[in-house]
Amino acid sequence: MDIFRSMPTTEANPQLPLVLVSAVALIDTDGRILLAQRPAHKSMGGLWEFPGGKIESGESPEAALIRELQEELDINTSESCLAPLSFASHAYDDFHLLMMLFACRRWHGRPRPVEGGALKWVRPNQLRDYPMPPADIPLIPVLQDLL
Ligand SMILES: Nc1nc2c([nH]c(=O)n2[C@@H]2O[C@H](COP(=O)(O)OP(=O)(O)OP(=O)(O)O)[C@@H](O)[C@H]2O)c(=O)[nH]1
Ligand SMILES: [Mg+2]
Repeated sequence: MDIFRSMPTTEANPQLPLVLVSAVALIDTDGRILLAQRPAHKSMGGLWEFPGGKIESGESPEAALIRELQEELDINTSESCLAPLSFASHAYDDFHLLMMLFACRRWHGRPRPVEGGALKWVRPNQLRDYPMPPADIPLIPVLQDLL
């Protein structure tokens, strides 16, 4: 008997393409986290997110994140400074997001918003004051526990 057939479900539509993303909680010496406001012209523009982006074919999650941090924030870090922290799995209307979240406390350079938008160092207990994409909401308590 298929016991799952009659159960209400919030499961993702298996036909949605899976989009793999690497993102980072950049943590400063005061325990604040860097949030980036998505540029207005992008999907979910204006929302606050963890810097990062899509993993390209043939790229490791760490290599993708190191590249994205150079492109988006003009900072450099290395694989040894990236610690796996958590992940987000969320069905958007047209794709299913699987986003790996790394923690990083060591980098070179001062983050600047290369692609526009704003940057903000935020205390863990103030993360909820910044509207974030729905996929990110379950990551907030993970960060609050960590810091
Ligand atoms: N970077 C990032 N993307 C997120 C977060 N939460 C979330 O739902 N996403 C979604 O993940 C997807 C990929 O992220 P992205 O737009 O940063 O990808 P990207 O840097 O490669 O940009 P591009 O595709 O314009 O070149 C987007 O649909 C974005 O909305 C988050 O916290 N950080
Ligand atoms: Mg991005």
